[in-house]
Amino acid sequence: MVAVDIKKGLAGVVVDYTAVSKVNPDTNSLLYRGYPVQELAAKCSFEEVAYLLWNGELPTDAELAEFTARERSGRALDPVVKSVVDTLPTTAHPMDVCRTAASVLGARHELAEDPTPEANMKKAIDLWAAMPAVVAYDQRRRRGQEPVEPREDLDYSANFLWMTFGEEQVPEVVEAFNVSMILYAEHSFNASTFTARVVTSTLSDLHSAVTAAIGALKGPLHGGANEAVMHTFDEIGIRSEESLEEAATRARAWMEDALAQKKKVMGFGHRVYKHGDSRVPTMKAALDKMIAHYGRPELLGLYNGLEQAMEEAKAIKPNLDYPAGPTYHLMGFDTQTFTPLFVASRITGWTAHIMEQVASNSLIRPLSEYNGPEERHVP
Ligand SMILES: CC(=O)SCCNC(=O)CCNC(=O)[C@H](O)C(C)(C)COP(=O)(O)OP(=O)(O)OC[C@H]1O[C@@H](n2cnc3c(N)ncnc32)[C@H](O)[C@@H]1OP(=O)(O)O
Ligand SMILES: O=C([O-])CC(=O)C(=O)O
Repeated sequence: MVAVDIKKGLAGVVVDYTAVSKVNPDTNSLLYRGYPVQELAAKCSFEEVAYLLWNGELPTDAELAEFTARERSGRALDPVVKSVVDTLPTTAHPMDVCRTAASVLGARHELAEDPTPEANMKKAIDLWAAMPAVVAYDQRRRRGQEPVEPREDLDYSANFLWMTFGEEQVPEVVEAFNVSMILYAEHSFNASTFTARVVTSTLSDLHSAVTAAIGALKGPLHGGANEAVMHTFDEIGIRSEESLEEAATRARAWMEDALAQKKKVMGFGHRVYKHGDSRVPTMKAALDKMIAHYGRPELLGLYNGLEQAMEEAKAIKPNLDYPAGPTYHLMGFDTQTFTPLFVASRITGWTAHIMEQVASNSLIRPLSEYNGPEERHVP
């Protein structure tokens, strides 16, 4: 038998071009359409970044005004989505609710089967505008709270927090949330984006591709890691009376024990970055601000303790989900809502890739090497 070079997990395989983003693990950088993500996070709104990902250029003032008006007019919770979500048990994972909502929104969209660039752009903007209401409503219904209507006088991030908590948040919190949305928006051919491109490559529709991508994002090796990070913190135990140093000591011991048992600790490691995730310093700075704002140094202790023990034992660095998880926790999101927040952001990147795939399509269909039984016959 001729040995076949199997590319398990497609690791290291370049399958296509993309102009949406560039992940460079050597320089530890990430560019969206050429712009460093750190600059975008410091200077732009999430709306501007969404526009950039879809159109290739940052908007002019007039373009931004028109674009934000479109987003604001699409924020209301779709009544059919609401009634479908209401039939789902509150034991269903919020990611299942997101996936179902994306599917329902697709089935109800007047351009569902229209693959033209104009229709796909409209569907992308509509889905992006609609998802915060779904995420916010789902968290509220689990808490037995009434839904909160969107506010057109607030930007995307402020309105998302408003619909979730029914209270306006202070600018520092809105800013940290905006940063997280920008950092989560896009990351080249990650598993969920690749899933979206595979579905698109069969000439299926945009909502089908996003629905499949949500399924791929749910797993803890991908987007589900931000939720899993919080489970780790909970397992170690969050003790508000504890000092930073005490919390760090307990976290270190927990990590040493986990690694001795050969456990994978979510929030660490990355398929592409091997010297640290380009987005972590920016997200960590946002987390530091939230820790100071909410006065919760013990969370920094847990964060530092786990990171240091992992560095010493295996030199594996945190990925974006590591600082994002505790940031969302401090803001008041339920742990199971963390990955839906990632969905709300990544709709921008997924749909930018879907449109790129449509524009230059080739059916994605790799080969496999058969290693089952030799040919045999039914007696
Ligand atoms: C936004 C995002 O999606 S970022 C990714 C979020 N995912 C996570 O945080 C899940 C935890 N991390 C992981 O499982 C991995 O690092 C992945 C899946 C992200 C990338 O993995 P791969 O590139 O396939 O590397 P692989 O899983 O083979 O790991 C290589 C080695 O590092 C170890 N390793 C990698 N990540 C971790 C981790 N988080 N905890 C413990 N060990 C780890 C592996 O056990 C393996 O060790 P070995 O060679 O002794 O067997
Ligand atoms: O690129 C990846 O494999 C995962 C990731 O960080 C992301 O999707 O943001």
